[in-house]
Amino acid sequence: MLFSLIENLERLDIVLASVSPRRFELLKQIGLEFKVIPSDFEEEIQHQSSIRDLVLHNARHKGLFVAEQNPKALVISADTVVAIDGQVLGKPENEDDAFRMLQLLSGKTHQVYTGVGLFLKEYEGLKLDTVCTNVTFRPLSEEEILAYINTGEPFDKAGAYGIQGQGALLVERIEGCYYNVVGFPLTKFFLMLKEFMKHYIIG
Ligand SMILES: Cc1cn([C@H]2C[C@H](O)[C@@H](COP(=O)(O)OP(=O)(O)OP(=O)(O)O)O2)c(=O)[nH]c1=O
Repeated sequence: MLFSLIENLERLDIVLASVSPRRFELLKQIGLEFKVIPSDFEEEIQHQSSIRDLVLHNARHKGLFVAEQNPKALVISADTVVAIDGQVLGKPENEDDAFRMLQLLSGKTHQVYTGVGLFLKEYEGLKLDTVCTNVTFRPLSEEEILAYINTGEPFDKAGAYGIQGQGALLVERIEGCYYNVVGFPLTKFFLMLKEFMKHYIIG
């Protein structure tokens, strides 16, 4: 397992501060042992100074909330949004909102941003970073958009689609990390964790 190469990691309890089933599955896929403690932080969707700052802000506060209560644990957080022409798309509120989002994305390239946070409160440890992937949708007919909404997939997902599900059929190409689109950029996370753990000698 690649995590065995990271010194001291086995000494820490690892906590995922997220209710996202995708993040849970992705961290399982790479062999990490962790538990889930949801964060009560209400994420924002309004712009900070940039979209990167927005996902960093949300990842920071989601993680801090859980880190405060679990100071000895390594806490992991993330936040994903979709952006098109400078407009941020979070999760759709209802069917009309999902329709509006999918129409905006149809036939165009958009960006998926994820902010990732690592926290070790006991040592005042904090690391944050972002990843961006370009995703291009093929042109979609109204009929296709409605049929896709009927699958129920859009409702808990930023931008109203899931590339890992039937939403795969909407996508023409992607440029960058696939796992970032699903909600957790695995390679970036591994590199961040390696760097983060260099600073701590856990007794
Ligand atoms: C674009 C896209 C997003 N998503 C999902 C990933 C995230 O779960 C969700 C974005 O919402 P987030 O607010 O990032 O995460 P969440 O509310 O699901 O979980 P938590 O706040 O507890 O961490 O959209 C997909 O599953 N597939 C996709 O293709």
